[in-house]
Amino acid sequence: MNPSSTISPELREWILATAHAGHDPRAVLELMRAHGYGLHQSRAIITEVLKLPAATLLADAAAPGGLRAKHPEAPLARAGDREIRVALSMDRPALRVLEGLLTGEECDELIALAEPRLARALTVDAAGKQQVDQRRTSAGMFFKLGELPLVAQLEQRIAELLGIPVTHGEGLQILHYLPGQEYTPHYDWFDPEQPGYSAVTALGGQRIASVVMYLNTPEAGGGTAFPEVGLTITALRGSAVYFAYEGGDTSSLHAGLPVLRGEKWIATKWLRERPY
Ligand SMILES: O=C(O)CCC(=O)C(=O)O
Ligand SMILES: [Fe+2]
Repeated sequence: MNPSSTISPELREWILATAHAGHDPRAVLELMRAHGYGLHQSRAIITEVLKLPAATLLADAAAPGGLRAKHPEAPLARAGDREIRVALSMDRPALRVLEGLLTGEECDELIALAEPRLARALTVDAAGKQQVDQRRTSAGMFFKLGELPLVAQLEQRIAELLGIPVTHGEGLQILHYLPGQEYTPHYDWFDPEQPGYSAVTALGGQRIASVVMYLNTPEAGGGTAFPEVGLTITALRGSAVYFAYEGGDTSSLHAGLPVLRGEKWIATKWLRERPY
């Protein structure tokens, strides 16, 4: 949406007057929400009218007391037993490419442990129910938190890297894609305007960040695309893409591109603002 084309002069004037009366942008947002405007729409309109940086109303939007991840800093980030190369950094979405997050052997071991347990991957619908979904054609499985020594070690590594306790993580998900399979563009955070929102966030609150780890290198295709910013991360065995989206950053829209040749294996870790 281009907000400038849809803001009525009355609304523009009301926002300016409310802000000049001493209400901070977050209070203006709450007032707009109370009058029935959508969250994303309100954010876009307020940042436009008040000439604020687009991220202003995202930064502090997490629930009070909710944790935020610390973005790994280039060139090298230490995580427990490993030194990880931060090969690319982006501000919006907050994103890092992490080389060497896993060893090749760890990748192989995760694939071998997951393979016998694969089932068609599901998505969560608007009402909070799990469902088979044409947008997500891969097969997958979840490990329970700390289920195996390797899983626990990886969870500890991610926790140290991002400054988020292991308890804030959902169980590690493994996904397997064959040629033609993909995950179409989506957000990993839950939309507060969807009816199932309170159900999916009752435990752990909102998701705040994702780590997608590549367990193999597909022969062709299968990268992770961020269409809002025109970025595609190459799926390379042992490396990962980390991205954060506190407050529902719409620039974090992303997709698992279709595998063209070979196969693709990933492990995904989703982090919550509170213990999960
Ligand atoms: O397959 C990918 O590259 C992305 C996976 C993804 O977006 C997810 O698991 O939430
Ligand atoms: Fe995703």
